[in-house]
Amino acid sequence: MSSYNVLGLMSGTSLDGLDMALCHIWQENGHWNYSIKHTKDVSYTDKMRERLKNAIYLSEKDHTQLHRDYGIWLGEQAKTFIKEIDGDVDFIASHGHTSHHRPHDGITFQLGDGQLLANTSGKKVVCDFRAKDVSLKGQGAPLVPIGDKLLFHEYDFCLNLGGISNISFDKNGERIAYDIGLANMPLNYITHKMGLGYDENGKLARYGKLDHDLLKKLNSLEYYQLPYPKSTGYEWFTSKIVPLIEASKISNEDLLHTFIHHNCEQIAFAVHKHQGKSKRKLLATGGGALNQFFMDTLREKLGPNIEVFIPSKTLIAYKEALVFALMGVLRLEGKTNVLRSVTGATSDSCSGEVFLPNLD
Ligand SMILES: Nc1ncnc2c1ncn2[C@@H]1O[C@H](COP(=O)(O)OP(=O)(O)OP(=O)(O)O)[C@@H](O)[C@H]1O
Ligand SMILES: CC(=O)N[C@H]1[C@@H]2OC[C@@H](O2)[C@@H](O)[C@@H]1O[C@H](C)C(=O)O
Repeated sequence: MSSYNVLGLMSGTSLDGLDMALCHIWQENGHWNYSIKHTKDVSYTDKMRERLKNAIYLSEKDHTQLHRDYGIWLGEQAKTFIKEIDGDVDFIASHGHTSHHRPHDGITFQLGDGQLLANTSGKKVVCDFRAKDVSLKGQGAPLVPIGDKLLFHEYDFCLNLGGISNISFDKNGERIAYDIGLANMPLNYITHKMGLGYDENGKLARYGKLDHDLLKKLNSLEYYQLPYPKSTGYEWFTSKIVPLIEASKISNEDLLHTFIHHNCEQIAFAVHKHQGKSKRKLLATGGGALNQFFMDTLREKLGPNIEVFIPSKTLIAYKEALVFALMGVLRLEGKTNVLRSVTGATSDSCSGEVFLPNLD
C-alpha cells in the first residue's frame, strides 16, 4: 500500500494568498484515498500581491528575481507551518503562482523556484506541473481534473469557482474539463474598487439589478464560442473584461449582480450541454461556493435535475492544494498525472520537476 504525507501548496488566480494543506494520501485496492490533516492560509501583503499581479509586465531580470524571492518565501512559509503543526512531511508539492500562461505560444510559467523552495524548507519538492503538457501541445490547464477523477468520482460534475470557473466530468469514459469562464475575478475587481476585499456571501450583489445590455455583451464574448479543450486566465480578464467594466455606467452593486448572472448562465450552459436526461450531482468548490447569492443563482439557472453539493469549508478552500499533493504522489510513482483528454495534449503525461534540498 502506498502512503504519503504531502504538503500541497497552491496560489490561485484570486491572489488572496497561499493555501497550504498537509494531506495523507494513500492507495488501497487500486483506489486513491485522502485525508486533509492540517491547513493554513497565508494572506499576501499588499506589496506581495502587487508584485505577483504585475509579474506579467516585468523584465526578464526582475521576473527571475521574483521567481527566486517567491521560491524562498514559499520555503519559509512551508517550514514555519511544518514546525507549527509538528508535521511529518514526506515532500512538498507546489503549484506556484502562474505569471504567464499562453499555451498557444508554448508558454506557461509558475513562479516559485523549486530548488530554492527545497533548500529553504529542507524538503523534497515536486513543482512545475504545467510545462510538460504545454510542450506536448496541451493547454497545461486545468490540471485538477485528475484529482476529480481519482478522488471525487461519486460526482458527475466537479465545478471550481476560483478567479476563473472550471468544470470536469466524464464523457464516453474519458475525463473532459475546461475553463468555462469567469467566477470571482470580476467580482473581486469591483469590490477592490469599493475598498473591500470581497463581497461576503454576495450581499451587495443580491441587492443589485440585472443590466441586460452588459449581460448580452458578456455572453457574446468570443471565448465562450471556442470548443474545448480551452483555458483562460488573467490576460483574458484584463484585455476583454476590464474594459467592459470600466466603460459601464452602472452601480457597483448592479455590476456584481450582472456578473454573477453571467457566470451562472455560462456554467449552466456548459452543464446542460453535457447533462443527458437523468438527475446529476455537481460538487461545487473554490471560494465562490461560499458566496450565497452566487450559489442561489447557480441553483436557479441549473434547474431541479442538477443537485448541487457544497462540501466542508476545508475542502472548498483546499481542494486544489490537495490535488496538487496527489499529483506530486503520482509524479513520484511515475504515473499519469495530466490527462490529454482534458488538456488536448498529444499524450497523457507524468509531469512535474523534482528537487532535492541542497542543505550545504
Ligand atoms: N464568504 C465568501 N463570500 C463571497 N465570496 C467569497 C467568500 N469566501 C471566498 N470568496 C471568494 O472566493 C475567492 C477565493 O477563491 P479561491 O481561493 O477558490 O480562488 P483561487 O484558488 O485563487 O482561484 P483559481 O482556482 O481560479 O486559481 C475570494 O477572492 C472571494 O472572491
Ligand atoms: C494556468 C493556470 O494557472 N490556470 C489556473 C487558473 O485558475 C483556475 C483556472 O485558471 C485553471 O485553469 C488553473 O488552475 C487550476 C488549479 C487547474 O489547473 O486545475
